[in-house]
Order: sequence, then structure tokens, then C-alpha cells
Amino acid sequence: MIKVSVVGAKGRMGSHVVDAVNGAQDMELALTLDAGDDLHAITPENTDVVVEFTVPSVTLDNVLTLIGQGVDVVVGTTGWTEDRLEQVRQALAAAPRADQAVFIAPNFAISAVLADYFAKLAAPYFESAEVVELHHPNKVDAPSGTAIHTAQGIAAARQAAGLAPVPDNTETDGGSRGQVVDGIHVHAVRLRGLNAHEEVLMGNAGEQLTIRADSFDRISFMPGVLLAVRKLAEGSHAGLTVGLDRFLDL
Ligand SMILES: NC(=O)C1=CN([C@@H]2O[C@H](COP(=O)(O)OP(=O)(O)OC[C@H]3O[C@@H](n4cnc5c(N)ncnc54)[C@H](O)[C@@H]3O)[C@@H](O)[C@H]2O)C=CC1
Ligand SMILES: O=C(O)C1=N[C@H](C(=O)O)C[C@H](O)C1
Repeated sequence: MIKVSVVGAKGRMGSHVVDAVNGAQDMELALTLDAGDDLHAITPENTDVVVEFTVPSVTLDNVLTLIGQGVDVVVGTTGWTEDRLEQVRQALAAAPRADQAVFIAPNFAISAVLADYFAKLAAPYFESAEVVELHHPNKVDAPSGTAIHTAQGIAAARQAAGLAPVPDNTETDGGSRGQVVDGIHVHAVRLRGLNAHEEVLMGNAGEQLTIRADSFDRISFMPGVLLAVRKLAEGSHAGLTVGLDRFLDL
């Protein structure tokens, strides 16, 4: 049995993870912690893998503490920059166990992972590309971690293909053109009734490709979370891994 602890267990995602772990025949729920709890309670004796869904402002500190505790960590929280990822790599290099692992996924839903993948495939063939993400209004960060990741992937694919910057003759902008991530405009919508959605728009003269992923319910993230827990428990993914696509045969 894989012993799984959940950090952020009272949150929207954390509470779903608790239910998913309780429903998995090969896992047993160890500790469930939330804001104010001491993460040092989590040790290799009671936990194989920790699942961390908290808030962007605390996730790095949580992950560094958990690495120091000698346990593997699956992270779904957003807010990861290259600088923060590097801090995780360095902490893992000095971790108590040589084969210790941290896995971070911008998105655990297969629809979103595939949309991201398809966007990278399509990117070299279109002059224009923009990303629109749409979420529930309780979300604290904008744009979404997934949209940032998608925009970065599109930008890298365009650069590798030698494409020019996206065409844009905007002269006045009060913010309507969105946040620019590596040259790709990203727009965020917050609307009651929505959960997590992303649309990638690509255009050429006279044509448009739309790639859209809709996560209507947080249960859509759970197969991906459980897959990541199982992969880390296998012990063959030491170090830092980013993106669920790394665990799929794409
Ligand atoms: N990777 C993915 O597939 C997904 C990622 N997310 C991301 O997961 C994160 C959490 O989202 P939600 O569950 O909707 O948020 P939420 O606000 O419902 O839950 C966050 C939980 O973390 C707890 N928390 C805050 N500070 C803490 C600390 N220092 N230690 C332990 N717990 C602490 C809060 O009390 C709360 O219970 C966000 O960054 C969100 O963008 C959300 C959905 C899917
Ligand atoms: O806060 C959310 O809800 C979500 N957050 C993640 C993100 O910012 O990309 C994943 C998904 O979009 C849901």
C-alpha cells in the first residue's frame, strides 16, 4: 500500500484528493494537513508520497520543508517560475534520500494535458496564437498556471520553427490585450458557474484552429493525481519532473 498524506486537505482540490486516495485500493490515507499544521509531522515512517494543493504564496516553502522531511511530493499548486523550480532542484540535490522525487503538474486533467500537447504540435503552422483561460471566480491567481505553461510551450515551438513574432498592430491598450508570456498574449476570464477551461486560438490568413479543454468537475483531475502518486511510489523518477505528459506515452 502507498501511504499518502495530503497538504491543503481542506481545500477544493485537497478534499477531492482525500476522497480519491480513500477510494484507491493500492493507497492508504496517512496525514491530512492544512493551514496552521506543522508539516514536520510528515515523515518517511508515516508517508511515502505527499500530495500538495495549497496556494501559490506557500507552496515553495511547503515543498522545501517536505523535501527536508525525506518524502516524495506531488504538487498541483500553481505559481512555479524557473527560479522556484531551480530552488527545488537544489533542495533535492541535498535531500535526505538519494532517490527522492518531486513532481509538479500545471494541470492533472487529461483534456488539458492533451490540449497543451496539441497546441505545441500546431504552433509552428500558424502566424497568430493567443491563449484564453476561463475559471471560477474563487481562483486567486491569473493567468492560470496551465495557460502560462501552454503559452511557454507555444512560444518555444514557434521559436524552434523560426517563426516571426505574432502580428499585432495595437497602439493603445488599457489591459485588454492580456498578459504577454514569452510573446504570446494570455487572457483570463473569471465567471461564476465555470470550473477550469482553456482555449488556444491559432490563425492564418483565412483560417483558424481552436483547441479547447473543459474541466467541468474537479474529479477530472483525480486520475492524473493518482497516476503521479503511483509513478513516484515506483521510485524510478528521482529528481524534479514537471508535467503529466512526462508520465504519458505521447
Ligand atoms: N494542477 C492541477 O491540475 C490543478 C491545480 N490547481 C491549483 O491548486 C491550488 C489549490 O486550488 P484550490 O484547491 O482550488 O484552492 P483552495 O483555496 O480551495 O485550497 C487551498 C487550501 O490550502 C490551504 N492552505 C493555505 N496555506 C496553507 C499552508 N501554509 N499549509 C497547508 N495548507 C495551506 C488552505 O487553507 C486551503 O484549504 C491552486 O494553486 C490551483 O490553481 C487547482 C486545480 C487543478
Ligand atoms: O485554480 C484552479 O481551479 C485551477 N488551477 C490550475 C491552473 O491555474 O492552471 C489548473 C486548473 O486550471 C484549475
